Amino acid sequence: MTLSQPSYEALTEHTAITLAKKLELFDSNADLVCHEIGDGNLNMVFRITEPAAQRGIIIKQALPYVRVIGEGWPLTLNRAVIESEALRHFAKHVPQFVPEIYYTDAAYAITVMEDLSHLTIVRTGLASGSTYPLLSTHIGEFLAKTLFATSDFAMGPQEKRELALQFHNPELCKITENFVFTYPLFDHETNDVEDILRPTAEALWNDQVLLLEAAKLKQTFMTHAEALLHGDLHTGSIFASDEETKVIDPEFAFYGPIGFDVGLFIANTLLSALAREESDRAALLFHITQVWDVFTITFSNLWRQNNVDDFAQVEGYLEYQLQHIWADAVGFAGSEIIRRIFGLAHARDIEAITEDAHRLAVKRNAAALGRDFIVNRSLYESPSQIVQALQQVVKGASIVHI
Ligand SMILES: Nc1ncnc2c1ncn2[C@@H]1O[C@H](COP(=O)(O)OP(=O)(O)O)[C@@H](O)[C@H]1O
Ligand SMILES: CSC[C@H]1O[C@H](OP(=O)(O)O)[C@H](O)[C@@H]1O
Repeated sequence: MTLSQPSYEALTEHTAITLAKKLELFDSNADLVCHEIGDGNLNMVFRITEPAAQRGIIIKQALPYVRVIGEGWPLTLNRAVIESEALRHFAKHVPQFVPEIYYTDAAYAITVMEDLSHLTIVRTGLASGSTYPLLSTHIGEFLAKTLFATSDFAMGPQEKRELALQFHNPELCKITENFVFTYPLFDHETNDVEDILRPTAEALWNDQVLLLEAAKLKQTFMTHAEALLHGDLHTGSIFASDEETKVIDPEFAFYGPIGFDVGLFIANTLLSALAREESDRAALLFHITQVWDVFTITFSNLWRQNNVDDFAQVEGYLEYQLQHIWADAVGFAGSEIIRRIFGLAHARDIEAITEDAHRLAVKRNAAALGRDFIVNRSLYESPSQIVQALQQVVKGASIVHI
């Protein structure tokens, strides 16, 4: 491959090594090994290691189409630039929670970054029994710091609008608008519904109360440019160990509603909790309450110290903002749960449940929670009520809001 002429070429394991040497990330005579390790829906990820030196790097490359679908579904290469820029932006506020970026090439849609292979993708780790005790403390801090810093409250509206222009991301937003907010709520050809669960899905598709509230959430996603979001903060976008947490894959970054990032983390943690036996759930239910507690404490401190809005000190304004972020987060969590059960991209930890009766029960319970989060989001005053709803549903009871 050549990097001198700016025309796109998909990397192979061989040309990825050539690139790594050309960028002088390794000695020219180093013995390197490369494997394509991408397991996401969209991109290629090459891990290049120098076994003798026990070090490695990651080269992520966007394809000009959606990887899981193929060339029939073209997709902008600019997502690689968005991802690199978002990671660099997050690093200004929370360098401890993102991989270091070594190199970006817009024409080749390439991001070269720190190899995080000493950590585990959280969805995978949670499915095999890990609990990551610091996960929600770290993610709560990541969310509060990145979202506050890019909001009107920290930047003022002028500067914020300029940053929002840099993260204009219509093609990736369209994927979310379709595959999270729309198709799973209708009998769409891209959905993936187990035959035996069709009546459950059909009940949702015919539920006018649900559809109205789902429409309002989609509209909020499309129009509320509150802060620079990660945009796809599910547990497959987080690496962790018991001590460390790193957020990857912000190619869906754009200016949107703060509650979306919060809601996606809660939804995917809740799905992992549902997939576990009851006796192993407590550590994950803790993450649902802790992420919001850490978010509110950190966001409130930043508000008090760094808010440039003339109305910042008006009594009740911070509480109003937190209340609406929370209600949005609950609703978005509901949308994410329903799409991970009936949409195109399922939760791998739930799909991995081999016993049919157990997997179907988890999916039915998730669907009931997802519906209630969307329809009754204003009745959930705190994360403990999410935990209560989960406990009611797994016991086979109706969700009661006291
Ligand atoms: N910095 C990294 N270090 C080690 N592995 C990585 C890194 N980034 C991605 N990966 C691996 O590649 C996989 C896909 O990466 P991801 O960014 O989620 O791709 P996609 O955008 O296609 O979803 C991850 O699940 C992980 O296994
Ligand atoms: C047709 S794309 C579906 C889905 O894939 C993305 O996830 P990831 O990049 O982590 O593989 C995103 O969640 C999209 O909604």
